Amino acid sequence: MLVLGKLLELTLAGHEPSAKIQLTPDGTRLRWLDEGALEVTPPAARDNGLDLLLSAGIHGNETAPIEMLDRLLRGIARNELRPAARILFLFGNPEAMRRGERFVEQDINRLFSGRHEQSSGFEAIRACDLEHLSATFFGKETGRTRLHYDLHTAIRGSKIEQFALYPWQEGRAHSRRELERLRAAGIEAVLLQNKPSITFSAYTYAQLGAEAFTLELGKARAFGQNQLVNLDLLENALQALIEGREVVSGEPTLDGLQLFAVSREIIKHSDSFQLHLPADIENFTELKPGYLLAEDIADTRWLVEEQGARIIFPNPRVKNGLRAGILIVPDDGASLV
Ligand SMILES: O=C(O)CCC(=O)N[C@@H](CCC(=O)O)C(=O)O
Ligand SMILES: [Zn+2]
Repeated sequence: MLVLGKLLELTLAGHEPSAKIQLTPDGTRLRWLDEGALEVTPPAARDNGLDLLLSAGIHGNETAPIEMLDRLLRGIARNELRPAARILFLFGNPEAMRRGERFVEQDINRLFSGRHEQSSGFEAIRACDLEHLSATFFGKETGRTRLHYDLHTAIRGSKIEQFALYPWQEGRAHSRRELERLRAAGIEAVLLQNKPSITFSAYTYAQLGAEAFTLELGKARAFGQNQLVNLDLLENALQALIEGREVVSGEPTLDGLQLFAVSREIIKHSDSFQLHLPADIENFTELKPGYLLAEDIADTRWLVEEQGARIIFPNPRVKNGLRAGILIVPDDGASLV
């Protein structure tokens, strides 16, 4: 197999390949750009106009999607998968991947959309590099389709195993068509954001005009221990997307897809922050109105008021100033276009 198809192996070994460009027998070009970054270009005659950014390892211990991207890239390098799309494969935080940790100094997924400029350290530098790699990949050309899936797994178990977070931008509506595509790929729920964010998918959505999603695909486990994370539907959907075989027929349907909106983000303001939830609580657990969810400095109290509220990503260990959980509520999808 072509050496560049082993991007994951090269990345984990911290090895820069001597040959930066390789061609598969059918003329697909693989180009190594940087640590954990590789561009795939189909032969011009097969290019269908889709620019597809696939990222994983933004959190280094979320290995199931990293392994899936490795399988897809190896399939391309072996000439088994024949791309019609341009693709950028990115492993977000190589050093955290090598250590098997979410991050080393700070969460890289809180450093996008310019946040890295107010910070320092290699995760800030890497966030800046990832922005440049993505911006260069999508380029200035109009008339092409831009799509980004940033693939993650969650710290805790979840009542809804596979779900997406859809970023927000002023004046831009969320797309039913994209949600239908996600539904077909096994995604069971989508959280529609309603304010700007500093995550990677929020950057490519708002700054680069891509359709972009964070996908949560199960519980985070170490390399080689992902037997319980079933990515078959998503992997098949991505293979079809890469090869331009995707066929979505008839009227878009969202049947079976649960939609949620953000009601409130719980922000940890101080070291006095206390989250009143069991340590093993699952994502999407319902919380009744009147429940005292959290307390913080200066008698701040987070009381549940919303009907049908659920909690996702509760985490009292985040740094002060960051999100320690999201309260979400069911959404009827009326704003989708
Ligand atoms: O399980 C958790 O608590 C966090 C899982 C995770 O890493 N989620 C992403 C979501 C990104 C987004 O809001 O689009 C994150 O927190 O970075
Ligand atoms: Zn993550």
